[in-house]
Amino acid sequence: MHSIILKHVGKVYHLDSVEVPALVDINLEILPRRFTVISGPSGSGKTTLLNLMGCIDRPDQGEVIVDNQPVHLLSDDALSDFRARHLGFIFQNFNLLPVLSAYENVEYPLLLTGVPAKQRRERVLGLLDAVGLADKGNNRPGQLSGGQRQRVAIARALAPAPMLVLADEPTANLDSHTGAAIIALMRKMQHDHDVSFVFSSHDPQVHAEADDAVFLRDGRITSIQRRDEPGTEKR
Ligand SMILES: Nc1ncnc2c1ncn2[C@@H]1O[C@H](COP(=O)(O)OP(=O)(O)OP(=O)(O)O)[C@@H](O)[C@H]1O
Repeated sequence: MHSIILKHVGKVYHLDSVEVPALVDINLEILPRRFTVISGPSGSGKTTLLNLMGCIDRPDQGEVIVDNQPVHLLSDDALSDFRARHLGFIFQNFNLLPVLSAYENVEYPLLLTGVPAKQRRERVLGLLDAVGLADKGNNRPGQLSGGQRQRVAIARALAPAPMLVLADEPTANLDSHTGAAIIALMRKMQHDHDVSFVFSSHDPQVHAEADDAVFLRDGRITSIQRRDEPGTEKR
């Protein structure tokens, strides 16, 4: 896994005739195998930034390079394929499929990428075990607690062995105790699976755990702090 690099990235939304500049001249390198948090006030552009890194959306200006791949140049089909194979997503509302069991939710991305049945089973059982849900595979999301749902979502995000997991406010709908357990689990999974994690969060618990922190305000980066590095980049 290489870095994620954003060069002079801009994104504007159009609301009727009004232009809403969501991101302005973003220059950022997300380092591989690190736990990076993106924070900033409501409306500062966190979700927009994650969506660009996650190939869910495209920039209006600039370049987004994920693992040496200039993803802003990919066709829609190539972008979907890249997303399915290389990226995992965790959402604040869990976004599990309600009619599928926990097992089937984790298996779903592996069906999309054509992983053979035996490997799928091993992978899903291994991940459910790793997130502490070995005995809940048959439960549907409605039969699980919020923390358990987010554990399923973590297992699902890691199922295709992504190089990068993106998490949009992953602890926002959890109480602080459950949120802390989820952060600890994500930290462990990040380490065990040798993957990069990028979060958006207001949660101080997430900040305390992060290797790197990127602060946004009004669509611009105001500061980047990297743990274990001598200086702090200020802008
Ligand atoms: N689909 C959209 N259409 C128009 N404007 C949008 C759209 N999505 C986001 N915006 C605007 O873009 C800006 C950045 O929004 P974004 O959701 O990225 O911020 P955020 O930091 O994630 O906010 P929050 O913490 O409230 O989730 C805001 O001004 C928002 O109103």
